[in-house]
Amino acid sequence: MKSSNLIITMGDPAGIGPEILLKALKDPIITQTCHLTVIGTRSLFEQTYQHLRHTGEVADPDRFEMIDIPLDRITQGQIITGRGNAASGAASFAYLEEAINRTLRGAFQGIVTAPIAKSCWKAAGYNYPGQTEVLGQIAGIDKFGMLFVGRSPYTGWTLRTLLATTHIPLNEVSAALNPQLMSLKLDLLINCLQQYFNIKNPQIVIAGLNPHSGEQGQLGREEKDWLNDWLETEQKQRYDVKLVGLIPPDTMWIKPAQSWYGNLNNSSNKVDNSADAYLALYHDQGLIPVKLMAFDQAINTTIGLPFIRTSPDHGTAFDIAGKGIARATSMKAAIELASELIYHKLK
Ligand SMILES: NC(=O)C1=CN([C@@H]2O[C@H](COP(=O)(O)OP(=O)(O)OC[C@H]3O[C@@H](n4cnc5c(N)ncnc54)[C@H](O)[C@@H]3O)[C@@H](O)[C@H]2O)C=CC1
Ligand SMILES: NCC(=O)COP(=O)(O)O
Repeated sequence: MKSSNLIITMGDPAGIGPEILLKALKDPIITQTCHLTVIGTRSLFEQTYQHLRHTGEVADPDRFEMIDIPLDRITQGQIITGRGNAASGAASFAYLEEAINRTLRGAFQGIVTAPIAKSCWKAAGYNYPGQTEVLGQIAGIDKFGMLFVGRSPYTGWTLRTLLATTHIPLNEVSAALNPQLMSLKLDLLINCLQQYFNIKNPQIVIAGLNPHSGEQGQLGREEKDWLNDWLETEQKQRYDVKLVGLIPPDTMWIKPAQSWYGNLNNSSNKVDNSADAYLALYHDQGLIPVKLMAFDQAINTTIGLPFIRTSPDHGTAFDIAGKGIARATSMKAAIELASELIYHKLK
């Protein structure tokens, strides 16, 4: 039985979005388990299909349901595989906007987004740091979070990393962090773990900001000035959750890496010492380890929205677009996770 009803956006048509989507839709495991509708420009999907059909790895666009967003002749002529620009940015924005509006009207339970390029959106006049913020804005939600989820192919362990701040310059991170923001992100994470992952008493590890978590203020003051107090207060108030931290950011990822790869010295290959989730304070603190361990397998999911949203963890990969070598693993995982989260939401 098809348990979930999802809409999938094409992403930036100059990137690998069309290719990974056609590859995912070729996989019967994906198409048999959920009801999928694609939103994008049919003629561009057909171009990708004709270009790659000899590989036998892509689905025929005539075989799946599609909401066609046609482009005028001039715009379509400006879309060049491998070169994102204002035209491809405008197209990818239109697909996302329409997908969100239809989902809010109740036509779908969740959205899976193929990658877009923020710079192409900007060139097209849409100045957003990412799809996450557009989803939040159109849905009318200001409390949302960017969570990355990856299941280890070696041990089956699941890595979950929430970012406290997302797409902001590094030199704005310290000013953006404060106790209110940290509590908001922690709330979102705990609710998500309890409601969607069925983890009633989660253990969550929280990173420090500075080298060695500030080394008593010698290498940075945020921990000493307020982060340690914030954590202590949170732990006192939350009886059902175990908070661990502030862990120095460089050592925080040792245990998750062991759980991801397995303990090479242990014949059972199983390591049980890792937490249910990790709260990283800024984009690269969380995503360098996620991508080192789980690149093009992990999933980016927006938590706090009134519907489910997932996306691959990678970007538009303009450098390989059109070459037929893009892997659809993260796109498939994004579709599977969206279905799982919908199942848990309905329970
Ligand atoms: N969810 C989204 O919409 C995301 C969008 N982006 C956007 O993507 C654009 C390009 O970003 P980059 O930093 O270059 O990251 P990227 O993830 O697009 O590419 C990084 C490297 O990984 C390779 N790669 C990526 N996905 C792959 C796949 N499925 N199979 C095989 N190889 C793959 C690329 O060829 C490249 O060498 C940026 O404009 C960024 O804003 C980046 C991350 C997520
Ligand atoms: N680095 C993660 C990323 O770029 C995802 O952004 P979004 O478009 O999903 O907001």
